[in-house]
Amino acid sequence: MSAQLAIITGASSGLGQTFAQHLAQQGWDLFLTGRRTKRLQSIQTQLKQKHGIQVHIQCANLLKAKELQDLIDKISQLQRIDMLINNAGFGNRNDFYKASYNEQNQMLQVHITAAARIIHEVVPKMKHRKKGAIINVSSLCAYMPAPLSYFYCSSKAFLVSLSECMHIDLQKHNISVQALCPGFIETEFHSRMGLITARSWLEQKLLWMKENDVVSISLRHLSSNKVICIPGFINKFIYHSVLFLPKCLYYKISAIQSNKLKTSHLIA
Ligand SMILES: NC(=O)C1=CN([C@@H]2O[C@H](COP(=O)(O)OP(=O)(O)OC[C@H]3O[C@@H](n4cnc5c(N)ncnc54)[C@H](OP(=O)(O)O)[C@@H]3O)[C@@H](O)[C@H]2O)C=CC1
Ligand SMILES: N[C@@H](C=O)C(=O)O
Repeated sequence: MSAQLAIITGASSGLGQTFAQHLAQQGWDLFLTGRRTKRLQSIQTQLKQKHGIQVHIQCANLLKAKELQDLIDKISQLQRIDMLINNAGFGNRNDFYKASYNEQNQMLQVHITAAARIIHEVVPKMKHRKKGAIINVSSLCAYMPAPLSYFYCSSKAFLVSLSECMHIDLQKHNISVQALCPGFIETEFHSRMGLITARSWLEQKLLWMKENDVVSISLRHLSSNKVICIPGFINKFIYHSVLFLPKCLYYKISAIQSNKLKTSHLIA
C-alpha cells in the first residue's frame, strides 16, 4: 500500500518544517511549499535520506497570482491527498493607516485567499475518497483583537470560522478539520517581523512553546473530532479568560497593551 500524502504550506521553516519532520517520521510522503528554494531543497534531501519517503517541493510565493496558480495546477495533478496543512503566514504590528494598503493586503492574500484557494482544490479529492484531514494554522490572536494587528487578528479569526464551517460540513465525509490556535512559539516568526523578543524567565516558561510540542499536540488532536485546538495549558487558560472577560474590560486591556508596544520594539 502506498504511503499517505500531506501538503504543507510554509514548510521552509518553523511550524511547517516541524510538521514535515513529524509526518516524515510516521512514514508520510510530503508535498512542501514556500518561497525559500534552498531551504526547501535541504529539507527535502534530509527527510528523504533519513526516512526513505517521497518529498516533492514546489516553490511558490502565495502573493503572486501566477505562482499560486502553478501551485494549484501541481496540486490538481496529485492522485491522492490525505492531509493539508495550511500553515504559511507572517505577522506584523503596525498602525494600519500608516502602512500602505497594498502592504496590509498581503496578509489577507496569504492567510485567507491562498489558504481558501488550496482548500477549494483539495477538499473535492478528499470527499471523493471519503478520507482526509485539514489543519488551518490560526492563532490565539483570533480571539484577541488588538489595535496594532488589524489584519493579523481578523485573518486568523477568519481561519477559525472557516474551519468551523468546514468541520460541520465535512464530518459526514470523514474529513477532520482543525483550526490550530497557538500562542507564542519559538520560530523565526517574530524576528522576521523585526521584533526582539525580550522575555523574563517566567514569561519564557509560561508563554512560549516549542514547535515540536505544538505539532505533537495538533496531530494528536486530529483524532478528537474537536475543531479548535489550543495547545498548552496557559494558552487554554488565556483563551477561556478572554471568553469570560466582559468585552469592555478586554478592550481596555488590549488598548493599554498596544500603547506599551507602540513605545517599544520589545514584545512578550
Ligand atoms: N510563531 C508564533 O508565535 C505563532 C505562529 N503562528 C502561525 O504559525 C504559522 C507558521 O509560522 P511560524 O512557523 O511561526 O513562522 P516562520 O516564519 O518560521 O514560518 C512561516 C512560513 O510561512 C511561509 N510564508 C510566509 N509568507 C509566504 C508567502 N508570501 N508565500 C509563501 N509562503 C510564505 C514562509 O516561507 P518562505 O519565507 O520560504 O516563503 C515560512 O515557511 C503562521 O501562519 C503563523 O501566523 C500562530 C501563532 C503563534
Ligand atoms: N501569538 C503570535 C502570533 O500568532 C504573536 O502575535 O506573537
